[in-house]
Amino acid sequence: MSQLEISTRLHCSSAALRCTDYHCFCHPWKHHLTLKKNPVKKPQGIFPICLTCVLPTNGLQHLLPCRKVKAIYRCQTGGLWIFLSLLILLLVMLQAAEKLQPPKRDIVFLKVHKSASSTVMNILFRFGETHNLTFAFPIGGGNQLFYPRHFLANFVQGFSPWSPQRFNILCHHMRFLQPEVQKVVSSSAVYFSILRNPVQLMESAFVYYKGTSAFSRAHSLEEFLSQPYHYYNPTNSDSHYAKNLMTFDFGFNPDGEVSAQRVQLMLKAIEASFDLLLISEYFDESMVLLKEMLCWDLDSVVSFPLNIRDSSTKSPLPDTIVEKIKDWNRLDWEIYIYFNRTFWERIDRDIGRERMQQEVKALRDRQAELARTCLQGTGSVAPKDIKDSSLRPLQHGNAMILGYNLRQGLDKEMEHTCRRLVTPELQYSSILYKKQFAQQQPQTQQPSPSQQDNVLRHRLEGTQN
Ligand SMILES: Nc1ncnc2c1ncn2[C@@H]1O[C@H](COP(=O)(O)OS(=O)(=O)O)[C@@H](OP(=O)(O)O)[C@H]1O
Repeated sequence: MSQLEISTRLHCSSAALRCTDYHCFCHPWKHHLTLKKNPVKKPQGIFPICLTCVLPTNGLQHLLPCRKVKAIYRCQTGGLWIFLSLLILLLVMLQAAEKLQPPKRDIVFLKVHKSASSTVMNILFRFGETHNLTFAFPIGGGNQLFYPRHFLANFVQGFSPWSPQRFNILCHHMRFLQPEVQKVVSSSAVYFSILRNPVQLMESAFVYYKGTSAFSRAHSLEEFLSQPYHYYNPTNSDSHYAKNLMTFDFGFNPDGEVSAQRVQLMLKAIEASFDLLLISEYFDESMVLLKEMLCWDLDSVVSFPLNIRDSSTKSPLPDTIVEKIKDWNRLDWEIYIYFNRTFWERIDRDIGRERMQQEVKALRDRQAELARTCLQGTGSVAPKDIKDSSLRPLQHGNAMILGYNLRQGLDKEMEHTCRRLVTPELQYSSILYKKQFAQQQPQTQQPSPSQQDNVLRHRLEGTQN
């Protein structure tokens, strides 16, 4: 029996229907071949099996009426063929099973300051609200988990060492300390954070935290960097805003010595604790990676940029200043360049640049569509122009933080969706806090200093101090 490759040689008697309209499925255990009309989408997965199927060239294929949707022919038999078919079938099933994983709901997000973290937090707030998840709120419903202290489980409202209750999402500002974080979330929680180029991060922090001890006396960032130790005193309780802010938020000592060994230890410790590090310069790519890791859909990671500054409070940085900022924030710089590299490696490994481009485009298209539906005007506006006071973001330091106006006349459901997209962090957190603790009186007591002391002994030796 001579052989014929089904995909290329099958001849049709009717010119109106092309043979490529069909694909075949070879039943390995029945040793026959089934022809099926292709769906509109090009079949994938199963199709390669067909290429290895063969037809007898006894003239039958010439007689195949194209209108016939199903035709059965003999396949070439053989153990190898059966084995390969089963293997491919198994792989296809595994692939499908992976795609069917439920969305992840237990999440720790380290909200690193000045790194687009409020925009990410808004995404988590919306997902949590939609899916009725619980948040690890600071006691009393504040905005930060007793930052800048290292995180303690008993900073969280409702936490008790004797109760099995765990919270789905932990995402308020904190100084990371993993052994304590682990007490308030499920052991299967996904950990992620976001980083920003330390140069832009410091420029942003200088304006936003202008009132802090290190920055208040310097007229400009240039002036501060010309003699930083004139302004910066590491013993001041607010000094962390001025040096290696990311390093500090990850729980390490921002004034630590910068040796190769120390940097390695720090990077490895971060890598061991976090499943994913996003990069705010590539925010959309970050959201695609995030949705893949969390098994969320595209709509769950759409956002409008929040906590953004008006350009009048941004200053361009000459090259000399850029170099000084990198030097001054050497630990942050090491974190950033390392995880920027692993970020792209991960994209290449898990998604590929081509698919990433398609996903980013889909995300941007969806965001543009939502902006047209939800927003009045073309985008963000100055705080004085925000008509609804509940949508006005907190103003801080010398920064002018922009917000949004909603379009009028939206139907109820759309109004809710749009409103949540532009609700600033403090207002949204307060809404969710009230919902979660609707039945209870808010607690206001602070954790005792002795409880904190105990935990500080857990710091990672050699890397955090
Ligand atoms: N989507 C997106 N992409 C890129 N950058 C973004 C995005 N959303 C917010 N931002 C910028 O992030 C800065 C605010 O960061 P945070 O929200 O982390 O600040 S805060 O620590 O919570 O106050 C702030 O930076 P500056 O404007 O330079 O201050 C925002 O403009």
